[in-house]
Amino acid sequence: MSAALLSPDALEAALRGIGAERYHNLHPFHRALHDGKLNRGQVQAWALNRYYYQASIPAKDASLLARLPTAELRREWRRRLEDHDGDAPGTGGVARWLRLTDGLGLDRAYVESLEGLLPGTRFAVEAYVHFVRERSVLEAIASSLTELFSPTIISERVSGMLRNYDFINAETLAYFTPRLTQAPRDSDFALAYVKEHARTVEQQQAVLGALKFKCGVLWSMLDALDYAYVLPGNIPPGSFRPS
Ligand SMILES: O=C(O)c1cc(C(=O)O)c2c(n1)C(=O)C(=O)c1cc(C(=O)O)[nH]c1-2
Repeated sequence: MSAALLSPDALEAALRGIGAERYHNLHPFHRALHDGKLNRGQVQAWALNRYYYQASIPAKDASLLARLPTAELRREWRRRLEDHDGDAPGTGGVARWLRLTDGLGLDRAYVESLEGLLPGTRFAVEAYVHFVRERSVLEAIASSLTELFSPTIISERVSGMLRNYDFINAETLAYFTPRLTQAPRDSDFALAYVKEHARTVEQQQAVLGALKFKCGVLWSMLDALDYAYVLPGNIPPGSFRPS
């Protein structure tokens, strides 16, 4: 069946429907993380692997920034780089993520070296960076729209982890506090852009496909963690081993 042209609001509803069905808040590893079902080593593995996602976000945003056609768009997108990289050493989201891995007792140089990453994490994150580099600007912007759904998962994560783990405190989870205002600001802009610029059936299908792809990136990162750190005996050679 061929797809119909959607009104901007119907396109938004279809995008939100993809999130409701596919966002990583529905993944069993995410549920286990929040519900206090993981041990410290498993939470360390999550933070160490997720570091690569955080550290790659500004690189993907820089490659998109370079392709944006107007100063207005570039100014908007530039803020994302500032949010993640900060404006001085030790500031910004990536530095705050390292405070989380510090708080969990991981060696900073080891985390930053990426040596302990799961292969599945590496492939998923690199697929996202390549997607943004290679696809149209419209698809690249649409692929950031998972952030529409992140404030809910972040609130659940922070309250669940604080309640359930004695090795976690508000200081170690400080990464997430600014995201609660940054993510809605960023995703409101991206959503308005997509609603305005996806005008043909092909463009609308490409936008929906980009969001499905991105949900798959986040889902497969959790699949990799679940397989390696929940089922016994499955940690790949060379990947992080909790002590
Ligand atoms: O905690 C989360 O579950 C979560 C999800 C996402 C997301 O949905 O992509 C991002 C973040 N956090 C995040 O912290 C972040 O900086 C971020 C940037 C982006 C993006 O695609 O540009 N997604 C996300």
